[in-house]
Amino acid sequence: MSELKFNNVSKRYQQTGTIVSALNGCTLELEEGDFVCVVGPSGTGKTTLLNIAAGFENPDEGMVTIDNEPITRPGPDRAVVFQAPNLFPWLTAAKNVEQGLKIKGLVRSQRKKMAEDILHEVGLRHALHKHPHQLSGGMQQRVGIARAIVMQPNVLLMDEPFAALDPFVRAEMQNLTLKMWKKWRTTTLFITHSIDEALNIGNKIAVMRAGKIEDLIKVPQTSLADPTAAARQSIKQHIEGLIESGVKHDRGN
Ligand SMILES: Nc1ncnc2c1ncn2[C@@H]1O[C@H](COP(=O)(O)OP(=O)(O)OP(=O)(O)O)[C@@H](O)[C@H]1O
Repeated sequence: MSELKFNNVSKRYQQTGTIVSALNGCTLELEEGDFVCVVGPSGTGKTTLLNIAAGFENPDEGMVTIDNEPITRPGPDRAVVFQAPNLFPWLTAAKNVEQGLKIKGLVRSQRKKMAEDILHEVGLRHALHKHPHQLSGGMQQRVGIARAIVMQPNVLLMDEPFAALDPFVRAEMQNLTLKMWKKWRTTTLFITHSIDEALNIGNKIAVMRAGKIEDLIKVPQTSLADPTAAARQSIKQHIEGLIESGVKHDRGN
């Protein structure tokens, strides 16, 4: 478990002659063991935030740190799960999970045991030796999550990992993610377009608007049990209000 901090981060991109400000003095703190879901309108900088935490991009201004160490490049302390699981098609599920462990230098017997254990944990006991094309989208994403978690990262970065899944599978994956987080308490940054998804799995929700975090809301754990609970409904309305007013503001209404 680690702290992940974004301190006044700005990032601009050049787009056919104009400068686009993706992040605009963005500050966000994930405490050890936090599961922070980031929601916000399209194009508001959510993926840019995650890419900088992953070390795929560097900020123009400000700093991102893990346990006060600046992030400048990708590293083994972070694992990323994308919308597309991007498995190696020629390798079995177990071998896909073993790849990162191989790079870490673990011997074959250790890698095999760890890959099998984690695949059991994500409900893929029966699919260890199957190739990606023999797995459903949800199963492939389970392998993607297993591959990330087996590395025991200090920080897990998830960019809309369930957006391509049907609602039933998506709910299953949310439950699985929650189960894994309760077990390992890995500090997690999770991007989603769905406020309901954020309410289902986050212990905090960061609302992003125009390249900044507008609000960081604690989610009471009781809200999970009942989707109609008043606390959950009022948080949802608050977030919808923030997003709606931001969209109007950005349109100049
Ligand atoms: N590599 C890039 N080159 C140029 N512009 C970029 C690049 N990456 C992001 N942008 C721009 O930065 C802004 C923020 O993009 P970003 O993908 O971070 O937003 P987002 O909130 O994740 O959007 P979405 O919800 O649609 O995925 C957008 O205007 C986008 O076009």
